Amino acid sequence: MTDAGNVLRDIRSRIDLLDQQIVQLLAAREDLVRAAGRLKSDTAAVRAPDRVEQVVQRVRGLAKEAGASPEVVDRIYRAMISAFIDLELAVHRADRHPG
Ligand SMILES: C=C(O[C@@H]1C=C(C(=O)O)C=C[C@H]1O)C(=O)O
Repeated sequence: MTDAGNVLRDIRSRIDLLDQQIVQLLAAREDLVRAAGRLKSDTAAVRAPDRVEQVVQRVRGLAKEAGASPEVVDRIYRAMISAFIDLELAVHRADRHPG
């Protein structure tokens, strides 16, 4: 394999390791999102747009401190939270209408 091919393979195996850690953190985050969903009284509370903005602004600041792109982190968080809201809405619905 070429030097570039070897370097790319090494980079990808390091990305795979990071993905393993990221997915573990996502699992822990999902548990907390599910717990939050069970405490909420209606779908507006599940969506909590003010809290979404607070989270996104905070992680943009963390991204700057860490040398990451705030725009990329912003987009990742908005996509991630959108998926968690869908999950939380399903949990909320199941709690209100069991069976
Ligand atoms: C977990 C919550 O519910 C939703 C999910 C959020 C998240 O994933 O960070 C934030 C706000 C809500 O849209 C919450 O209200 O804190």
